Amino acid sequence: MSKTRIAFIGAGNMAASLIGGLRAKGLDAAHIRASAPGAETRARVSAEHGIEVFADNAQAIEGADVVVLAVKPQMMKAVCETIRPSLKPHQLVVSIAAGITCASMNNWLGEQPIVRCMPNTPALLRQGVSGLYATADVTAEQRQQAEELLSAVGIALWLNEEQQLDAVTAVSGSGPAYFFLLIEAMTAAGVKLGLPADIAAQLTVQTALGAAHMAVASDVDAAELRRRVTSPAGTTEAAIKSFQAGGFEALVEKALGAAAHRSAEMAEQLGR
Ligand SMILES: NC(=O)C1=CN([C@@H]2O[C@H](COP(=O)(O)OP(=O)(O)OC[C@H]3O[C@@H](n4cnc5c(N)ncnc54)[C@H](O)[C@@H]3O)[C@@H](O)[C@H]2O)C=CC1
Ligand SMILES: O=C(O)[C@@H]1CCC=N1
Repeated sequence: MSKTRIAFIGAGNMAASLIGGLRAKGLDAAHIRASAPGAETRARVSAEHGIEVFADNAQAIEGADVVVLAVKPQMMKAVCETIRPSLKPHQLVVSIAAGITCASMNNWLGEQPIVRCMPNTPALLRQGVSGLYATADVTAEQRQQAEELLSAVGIALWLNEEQQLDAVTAVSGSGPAYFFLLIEAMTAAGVKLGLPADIAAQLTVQTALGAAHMAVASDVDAAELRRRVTSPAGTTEAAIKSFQAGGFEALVEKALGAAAHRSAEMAEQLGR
């Protein structure tokens, strides 16, 4: 990784977290470039990370080993077209866009080694998790480069089937928002039960953090951890029974199904 040259197309939230992670891992700023149409975005990312920035995407990818496409899915086709004439066959393209398939990218870019990934926003704190899928053209060295890129901001997990990225998007890509929704709902319920809002918020957030740490550190699964909190005929049992009577598990399954379906639908709509 120390010699890898990486160009980011798009310099928003996700690109900035990846750049921050790479810099923290010791990648030289001279090995990282980024392009974005907005002068303010370019000035911010350049000031924060000391990297060279470009308004022209084609210029940004010159000499790069890895080209990271970090723009919104709706922009992917147009962005691919801006780099296609200058892209070299050996340059690895890494896409983090939700719902854009390797086949679409190959249509827009020509045959090119591609790694398609789905990271998530805790990457901002280097606490992210990503699913990665590589096309057959990707070499072992390029797989390593992609893995090092995503591991700079958290855990990187390889998948054998591209379609599984729809499920990754549903579980971990969108996942932080589900936990935030639960935090919002628990805080509001705490307030309804008589707590001051700031106390309810602190109790909720620290409980989420503590539970996540326990789930990571424990050698037993989440179901067992839950059983250990749940005393027979106690308060937790009352709450869990109420969740389950309301169809909690089925609702979660339905919600994640909707996210995965939307990911596949975006591939269909935006992939042409
Ligand atoms: N936000 C999230 O939770 C996650 C987002 N993603 C994916 O990451 C990608 C980027 O998302 P964010 O960083 O959140 O978006 P963002 O809106 O913060 O950043 C997008 C960047 O693209 C740049 N851009 C727009 N048009 C461009 C063009 N023609 N050429 C070059 N750059 C251009 C913008 O200036 C901006 O810097 C999306 O495809 C999204 O699906 C993936 C996982 C999680
Ligand atoms: O909501 C979205 O479409 C993106 C992809 C995963 C998280 N945010």
